[in-house]
Amino acid sequence: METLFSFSTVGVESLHIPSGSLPSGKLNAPSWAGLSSHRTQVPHAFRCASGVCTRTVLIIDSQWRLFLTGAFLTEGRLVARASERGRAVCALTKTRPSAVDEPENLEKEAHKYFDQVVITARSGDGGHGSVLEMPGSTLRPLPPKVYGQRKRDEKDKPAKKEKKTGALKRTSDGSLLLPMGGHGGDVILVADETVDTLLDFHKKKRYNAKRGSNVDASGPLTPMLRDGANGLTLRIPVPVGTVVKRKRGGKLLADLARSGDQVTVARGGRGGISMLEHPRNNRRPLKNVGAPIMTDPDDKVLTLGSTGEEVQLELTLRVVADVGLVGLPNAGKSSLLAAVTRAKPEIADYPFTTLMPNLGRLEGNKDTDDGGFASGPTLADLPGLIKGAHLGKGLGRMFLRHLRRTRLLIHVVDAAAEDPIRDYRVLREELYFYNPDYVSRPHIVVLNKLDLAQAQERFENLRETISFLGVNMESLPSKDASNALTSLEERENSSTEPSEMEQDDEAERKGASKDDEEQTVENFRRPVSVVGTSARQGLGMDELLREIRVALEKEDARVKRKPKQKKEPKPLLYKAPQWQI
Ligand SMILES: Nc1nc2c(ncn2[C@@H]2O[C@H](COP(=O)(O)OP(=O)(O)OP(=O)(O)O)[C@@H](O)[C@H]2O)c(=O)[nH]1
Repeated sequence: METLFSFSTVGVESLHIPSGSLPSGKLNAPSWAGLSSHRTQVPHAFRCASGVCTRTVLIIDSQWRLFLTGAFLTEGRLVARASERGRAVCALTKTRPSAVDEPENLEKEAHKYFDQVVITARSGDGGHGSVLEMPGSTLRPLPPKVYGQRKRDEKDKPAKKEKKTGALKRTSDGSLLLPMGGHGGDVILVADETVDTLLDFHKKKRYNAKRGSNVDASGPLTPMLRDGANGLTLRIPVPVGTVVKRKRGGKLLADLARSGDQVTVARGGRGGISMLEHPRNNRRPLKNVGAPIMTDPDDKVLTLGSTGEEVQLELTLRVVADVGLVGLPNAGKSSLLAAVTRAKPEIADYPFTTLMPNLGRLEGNKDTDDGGFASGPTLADLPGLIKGAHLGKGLGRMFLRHLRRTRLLIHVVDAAAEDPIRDYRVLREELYFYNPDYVSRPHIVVLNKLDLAQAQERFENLRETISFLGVNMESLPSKDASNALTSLEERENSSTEPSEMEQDDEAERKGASKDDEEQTVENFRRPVSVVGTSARQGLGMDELLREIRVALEKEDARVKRKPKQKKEPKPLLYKAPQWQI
């Protein structure tokens, strides 16, 4: 077991990394984790007990660089050693060889993501009804009857004045309306533009809606009696692009792709109904009263409100962007995003600087108030891909699913790298193995770092080679081209949203089948264009923007041309309540 470095934890609440244990600049701590610098003591953000990191987790890439993040993905392993004077000494140990060099060692890893969370939501219980008396009746037992006596007594006594209480509430058919307990509050998830992360759900995982109020009365039924108040609906804001599934069975409930989209995930319990109790000397079957009363041997149970439902939900955030920037680590994706949009992603000369997708917007219609920045297409810069990403290597699968909603992909290739063509192939193959649909989408190849002499020399050759690598969709007979794009078309024309999403999920879970392993870049779609840029010096940006716009317009036109299948109306599924009245 090779020990790379060690550090000590003080108690279980803080982590101190001794100075010199890590080269400067190699520790990347996202601001949301509450970590500012690797040289400072880090309070509350890190827990390490018995070698298990319970809150902030380490990501170690193949080059032994350490990152603190909320994701649960490791290539190395952190183990706790014997404690000295109350201090647990932890060591980072290498557990398996790097996946980049030895692809045959690739195997599936368990992983969880910071943009995926399981929460529990519970709707409110219904409020209880009440057992009421018929107005003007007494429930006290009558005195024993003495014939002749009672009539005489009644004659002597002055007639009792009956309190005027007004008419009792009745339904249109004349039945008595009895007060009901309030309904429990529903739980609704709403896509909200002001929320941009699922991080808060990692801190609070349980959401309960309020219960309905009881019918707060007993005694005779009067027109003054009111229904119990309904429990307030609990509206939980989630980021736009959140996919909501049931934890058990994985049933897709909703894809909240637009701001304001909402889904009711748990319905509140129904309020309990009230019962009428009749004077003993005047018992009639309850059903004759005509009130909505459920008859049951145990009447009182039926005045209780029904309980709310509890559901476990899996929330997954999928970035909503028109264009996805993909490339190997350090290719210059974040620099490119910063050069063409107003986004300010972190840029540094070590891989995996980007741990969460960064979003930026291209300039759109300049006539709008914001100078066009709200109407243009959105670009998402995703963390770097490495070989084996589709199996979860590096930050792999963690972000590949964010490409799902993109209409255009930009492949950023470092033209000054050792072998840019090999990098491009790796990129295409990783996309294909993750979801074969990704390589049938239109894509632009950006050969970056053209300010470097080495890149400039190769540029023309690289452009030539990459431009012709793959199947030319335009030259195919229209039938073949449409076959090649079936998965994309099917997605667009699918009549029901859930099954379409489920199909995509299935495709991503399985990836390309084993039989398809022979597939290479030559069989995938050819780039729509190859552009040379220098993100650092701002070279080639106009050409790139032009190409993006043209490609998006073409894609929009293609989708519009395709006649959409008519959606069949869903059958009305209404089930009448099964009560006996
Ligand atoms: N010379 C030169 N360097 C560049 C250019 N674009 C980016 N770089 C440098 O390349 C390094 C990586 O840039 P990033 O933009 O962080 O690369 P990335 O692809 O987002 O990296 P990851 O976040 O690891 O995926 C930085 O040091 C940049 O300054 C360029 O056009 N020319």
